[in-house]
Amino acid sequence: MRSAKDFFRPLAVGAPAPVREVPFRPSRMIHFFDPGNEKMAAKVPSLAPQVDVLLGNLEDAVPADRKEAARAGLVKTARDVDFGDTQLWTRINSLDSPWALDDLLTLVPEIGGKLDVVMVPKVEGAQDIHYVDRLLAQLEAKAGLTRPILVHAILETAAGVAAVEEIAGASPRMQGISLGPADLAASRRMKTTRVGGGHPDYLVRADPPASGGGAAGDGPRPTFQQDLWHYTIARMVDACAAHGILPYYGPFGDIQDTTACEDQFRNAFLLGCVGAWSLHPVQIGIAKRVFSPSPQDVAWARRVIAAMGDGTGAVMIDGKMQDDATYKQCLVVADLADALAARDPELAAAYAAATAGEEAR
Ligand SMILES: CCC(=O)SCCNC(=O)CCNC(=O)[C@H](O)C(C)(C)COP(=O)(O)OP(=O)(O)OC[C@H]1O[C@@H](n2cnc3c(N)ncnc32)[C@H](O)[C@@H]1OP(=O)(O)O
Ligand SMILES: O=CC(=O)O
Ligand SMILES: [Mg+2]
Repeated sequence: MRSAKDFFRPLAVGAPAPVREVPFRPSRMIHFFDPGNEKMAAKVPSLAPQVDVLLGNLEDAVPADRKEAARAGLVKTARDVDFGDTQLWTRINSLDSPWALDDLLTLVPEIGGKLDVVMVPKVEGAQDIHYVDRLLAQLEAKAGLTRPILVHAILETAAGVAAVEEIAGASPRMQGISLGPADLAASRRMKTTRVGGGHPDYLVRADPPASGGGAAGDGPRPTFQQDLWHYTIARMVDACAAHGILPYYGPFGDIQDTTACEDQFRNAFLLGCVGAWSLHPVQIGIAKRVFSPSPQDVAWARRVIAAMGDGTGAVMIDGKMQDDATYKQCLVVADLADALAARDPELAAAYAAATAGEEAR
């Protein structure tokens, strides 16, 4: 392990200084596209203003015989498209694949100045982040980059979950972590065949109704579906928060089931995630809606903050006690709203209108 004194030292002579804090840039949806798929790549210029992050995917979902085409497509897209304020990320191939090294050796010199974040799949421990960290530093130095490329890990192996805290704190480059429910299910030998979301068989059942003498009777016993991902998302959120990096829900594979997608995204939002992946254009609007706090919540948060003055003590608002802790919760909501409003004029107007309504009450 690096000494605390060395943690922020560049890992190669001439590499840019590591960031001391992960910059918070809206990333409600990380929109995946296959840069080697001409139809998808053609949509990137019109998608750029609609999404917070565009991710050129080189790993799973890109056929093995199209890996080079995807890499070349990403270089072309990065050069040709004006992304404005939208971030450009890539997901490289996994570190045990024949393509990962060439992904980095090509992308950093060719388009390193445009790449904000490299997503690393199937991370098993801090050693994987250390490998990418040093390699990026060498390549950045060689390419003369002045801004460090950040790293995002996918939590999708049992070993990775067991080591999630050390992964989150492995490098100042760590920007965030996404849950990868599909590979994680396989790695854990879960008996599911879906990409994220719930499963109707993962349930608890109510006790049998008592019969006259107190023994179990024969009446109906309602069942309640449980959340397969609660434990992992909560653990990931804690690891990320403890290390000042950002947690995300990953993919939801049932593209047509927009309702269940929205539910999955909202659970992740409420638990602390800042965004999710969109795999298809139909999921972009869902993520935008879910990962932006509602105007009502923002108006309420601003009201509590105003009433709490310096943020200490206790006040009553509409019958509810507010104190230092609720003030901090409200700051989370209001600060997120401010960051999103700065990027999204429609949202800014909705927040302003709701706040004015709350103040007029
Ligand atoms: C599970 C673990 C993981 O690793 S998840 C991450 C890896 N998977 C991915 O990145 C999948 C990305 N998405 C896709 O490949 C496609 O959306 C899939 C799911 C195959 C559906 O494609 P398709 O059958 O063409 O859908 P569609 O006919 O409804 O498409 C309508 C038009 O939209 C386009 N489109 C589709 N997806 C995207 C996308 N992600 N980004 C940009 N454009 C997309 C289609 O090409 C289609 O275009 P057009 O109207 O024919 O010109
Ligand atoms: O890469 C994502 C996953 O769910 O696997
Ligand atoms: Mg995966």
